Amino acid sequence: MLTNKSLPQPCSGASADTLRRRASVNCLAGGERRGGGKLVVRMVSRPEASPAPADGKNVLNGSAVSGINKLLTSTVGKSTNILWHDCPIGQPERQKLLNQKGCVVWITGLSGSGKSTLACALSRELHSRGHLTYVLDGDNVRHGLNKDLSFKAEDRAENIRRVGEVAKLFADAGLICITSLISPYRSDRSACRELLPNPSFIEVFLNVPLALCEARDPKGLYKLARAGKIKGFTGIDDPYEPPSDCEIVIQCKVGECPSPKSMADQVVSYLEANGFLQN
Ligand SMILES: Nc1ncnc2c1ncn2[C@@H]1O[C@H](COP(=O)(O)OS(=O)(=O)O)[C@@H](OP(=O)(O)O)[C@H]1O
Ligand SMILES: Nc1ncnc2c1ncn2[C@@H]1O[C@H](COP(=O)(O)OP(=O)(O)O)[C@@H](O)[C@H]1O
Repeated sequence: MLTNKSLPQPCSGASADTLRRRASVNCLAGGERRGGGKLVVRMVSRPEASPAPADGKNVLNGSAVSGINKLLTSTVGKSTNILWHDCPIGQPERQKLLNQKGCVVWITGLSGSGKSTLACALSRELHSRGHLTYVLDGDNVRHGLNKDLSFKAEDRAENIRRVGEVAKLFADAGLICITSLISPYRSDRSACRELLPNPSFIEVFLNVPLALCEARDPKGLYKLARAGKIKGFTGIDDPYEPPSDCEIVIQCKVGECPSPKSMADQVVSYLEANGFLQN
């Protein structure tokens, strides 16, 4: 939901309204920007911009410049001179249409822990209740958007960063976006959490012992990893860092695993209790 908190924060005296109309920037303080971007105030002639005040000057940031509009452009990563453009139909309007609140349900766990199973069961359950969802599955995303990435740590980080950004867009679209990735590193998951306003990032840990995942081994990958035929396999010779403070833990033990439907129900109850299934 677009709240005052999630609105671009004025950073050098410009009113929130001016920023909303002309340029949205994510200023934290004193020109510092989220994502390490740099804010640049660029002066450009822009006759089509909002009409000048009665005195014929355009005013922004408390200064007056005759015949010139000041636009706030940014440098974000390698993108220079970029300007955020807002549309009149935003997240609140889309959420109203869908009667739900956009959010990201981030499922993490070992390979074979049941992430895809839960993602699909949850999507089915929410769909049957009239809610719009979209599943971003690690395996699937690696077939397209992320096919250039391997399983070394920096590529996993990039995999998760991209999925986090896409999930953020789906949440902004008003959807309940369900992600299903191993996402083994705490820092990568928390970077994705930071992309969304609190409490719209809901981390679900499928806490399934390695022994059970390995016994399931539906793709035969653990067997290959144990035989040394796959290097850097999570849980075998690559780390998995369990969440220390997530919203939902689904506990599975050998012989005591909740059914896919009851795992999904646990998440649905959370979404319901926290107001995501209405607007
Ligand atoms: N080295 C290694 N380690 C872990 N997993 C591997 C590896 N190589 C291939 N696979 C298969 O890729 C699936 C995991 O992809 P993810 O994008 O979810 O991984 S990650 O979040 O980037 O760590 C994972 O799918 P799931 O079993 O659904 O988790 C595996 O099928
Ligand atoms: N709650 C569950 N109870 C029993 N079996 C499950 C459960 N969840 C998943 N499975 C089974 O475990 C295997 C791995 O599930 P999957 O969803 O593919 O895991 P992941 O996406 O984490 O690799 C599949 O064979 C699936 O049918």
